[in-house]
Amino acid sequence: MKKVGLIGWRGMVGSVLMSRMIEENDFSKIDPVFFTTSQAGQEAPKFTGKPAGVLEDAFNIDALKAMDIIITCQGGDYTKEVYPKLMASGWTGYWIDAASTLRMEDNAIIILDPVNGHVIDNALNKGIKTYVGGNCTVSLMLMGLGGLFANNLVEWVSSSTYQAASGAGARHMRELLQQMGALRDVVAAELADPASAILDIERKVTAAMRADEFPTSQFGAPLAGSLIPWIDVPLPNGQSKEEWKGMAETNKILGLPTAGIPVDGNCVRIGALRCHSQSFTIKLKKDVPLTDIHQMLAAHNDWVRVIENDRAITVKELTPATVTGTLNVPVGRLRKMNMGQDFLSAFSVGDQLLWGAAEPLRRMLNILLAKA
Ligand SMILES: NC(=O)C1=CN([C@@H]2O[C@H](COP(=O)(O)OP(=O)(O)OC[C@H]3O[C@@H](n4cnc5c(N)ncnc54)[C@H](OP(=O)(O)O)[C@@H]3O)[C@@H](O)[C@H]2O)C=CC1
Ligand SMILES: N[C@@H](CC(=O)OP(=O)(O)O)C(=O)O
Repeated sequence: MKKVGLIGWRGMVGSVLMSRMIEENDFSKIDPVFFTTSQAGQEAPKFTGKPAGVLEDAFNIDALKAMDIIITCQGGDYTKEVYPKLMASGWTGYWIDAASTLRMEDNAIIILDPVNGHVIDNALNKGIKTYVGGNCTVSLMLMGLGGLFANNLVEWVSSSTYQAASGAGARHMRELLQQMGALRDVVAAELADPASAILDIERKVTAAMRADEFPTSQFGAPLAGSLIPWIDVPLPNGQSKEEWKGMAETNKILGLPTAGIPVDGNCVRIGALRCHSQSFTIKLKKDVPLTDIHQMLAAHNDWVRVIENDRAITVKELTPATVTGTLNVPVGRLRKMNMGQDFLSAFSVGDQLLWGAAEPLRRMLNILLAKA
């Protein structure tokens, strides 16, 4: 059995990965070794039901070198520090990573096998050993719209994202909920009184949101009852880095040149917990009937769900409330736009901790195990 080193397993992304690996019985196929950056020597988790020894030091290059495969969800700083040292030590195992650090390196492949299984296969045949999960909005866009890309129908895509707090990390999710609670608490008495005036309630809520004591240490701004139209650091061209990833990663995942298919838009943080939603304007290369588009989208992979452009079905099926915790990627609001028959509107929702982070990693592990 392959020795698989697991780093970052108790973090938010790592916990989702562990629960998916348990659900899919992945632990029965590997000899797991659990690493930590802070708790070396403590008892390892018993995900397999059996004792797994003690936690190894995640900075110990000799211990890491003993692994056939390493999966890390520990974050970019860890990757930056450890990956070069491990490579310099002559390690020849496979490195599977959730962090963005290595994504655009020439010797790294961005993994999303339902979309780019052929790119992964080619890379494995060439002996490439570094496999990195994609940005969550990019992976979820490609899972949803994969049928259009696979049929070479996309001239360009403009997207507006509605990204959940989880994308920023566990502490941000807590802050969002604290903000929600604080806004509710400040008008609890008025809400209990059906005769109270709604604009008085709104004024108190807005004042609370703007007050110095409102909890904003993580987001730097109110998110509950508001939104934040900026994610990640600014770039010189006016994009945020999250917006830049849209085009750079999409084309790399698809195995196209960097300038292959233009993708651009605004990335916005909203008060959802762990589902990213996206609204797309897609310029098609030609006018394709909507029924054909439905078929292409639905046939692309086992997780995409085409949602009829019907109000009742849409508000039931195409929401973070429905999709959270599932691997489904519903795509709806499909219609041709006023700009012309080759302009398609679409809206998708997906759990950013599953297809957006953990799932491509465990699937890559299984691809490697099947190949061995
Ligand atoms: N959040 C997201 O949506 C996405 C994140 N990623 C990548 O994954 C990385 C990890 O993200 P995320 O899982 O959100 O990070 P977390 O902060 O949840 O976990 C990272 C590490 O923090 C340490 N830690 C310290 N205290 C605790 C605690 N009380 N509970 C759990 N862990 C603790 C753990 O390391 P140790 O056991 O060694 O102490 C853990 O592995 C990111 O930096 C990013 O590179 C990728 C895609 C999406
Ligand atoms: N930046 C994403 C989450 C993320 O971790 O992205 P990346 O894996 O590209 O760093 C968000 O905030 O929603």
